[in-house]
Amino acid sequence: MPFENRPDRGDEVVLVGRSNVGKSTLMRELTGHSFDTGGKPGVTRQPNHYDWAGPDFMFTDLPGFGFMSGVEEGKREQIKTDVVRYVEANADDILAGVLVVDGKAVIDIIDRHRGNGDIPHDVEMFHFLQDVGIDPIVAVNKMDKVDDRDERLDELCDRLGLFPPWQQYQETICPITAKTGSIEPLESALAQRFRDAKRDELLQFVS
Ligand SMILES: Nc1nc2c(ncn2[C@@H]2O[C@H](COP(=O)(O)OP(=O)(O)OP(=O)(O)O)[C@@H](O)[C@H]2O)c(=O)[nH]1
Ligand SMILES: [Mg+2]
Repeated sequence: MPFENRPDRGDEVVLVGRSNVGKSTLMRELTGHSFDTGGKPGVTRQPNHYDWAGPDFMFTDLPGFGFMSGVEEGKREQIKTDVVRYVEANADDILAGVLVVDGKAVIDIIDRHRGNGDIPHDVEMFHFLQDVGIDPIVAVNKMDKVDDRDERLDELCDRLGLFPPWQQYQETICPITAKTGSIEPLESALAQRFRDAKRDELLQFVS
C-alpha cells in the first residue's frame, strides 16, 4: 500500500493535483490548520491528513505530481503512481475528490502536453476520478492571477470534455484564490456533496 499510516476514517475529501498548484494552501484554508507550502514544486511528499468536524471525517492533502525541478523523472512517476493507488484503495471512503489546478497555467500546460501527443496529467486525473466512481470537483486556484476569467474557465471545461459555458457546472468547476481565503465556491460545492451523501445514506437506511 502506498502512503502507509492513513488514519481509519469513514469519510474523506482528498486534494490531488500537480505540484505547486496550491493544494496545501487550500488545505490550510479548509481546515484552519497550517501545512508546509512553498514556492518550489514538490513540498508535500507524504499525505497531510486532518480530522475535521467530528471523529469520522478527514481532509487529505496529497503530494503533487508532474514537473518538479531537481526531482528525477522516475521519482516523479512514483509519486503519481502512489497518489493513484491511494485514491483507488480508498475510493469507497472518498466523499469528494478535489482536483486542484493553477487557473493561470492550466490551459497552456494541457495544450503543450497534448501537442506532444501525451495525455495531460490534469485531464488524466479528472477522468481517473470518474473511473473509480468519484465525481470530481475542480478547484481552479490562483484566480487572483487570471484576467479573462470566464474565457479561461470555458477553455478549461472544453479541455475536460464539459461543454461550455462553465456556469453550468458550478458544483464541479470552482474558481478560488486559496492564498487569500476566497474559497466560497468550493465550500459550497463540498457542502452540496455532503448533503447528497447524507441523503444517500438515509435512503439506504429506509430501503
Ligand atoms: N497567487 C496565488 N498563489 C497561490 C495561491 N495559492 C497558493 N499559492 C502559492 O503557490 C505556491 C505553492 O503552494 P502550495 O500550497 O505549497 O502548493 P502544493 O500544491 O501543495 O505544492 P506541492 O506540495 O509541491 O505539491 C505557494 O507559493 C503559495 O503561496 C493563490 O490562490 N494565488
Ligand atoms: Mg503541498
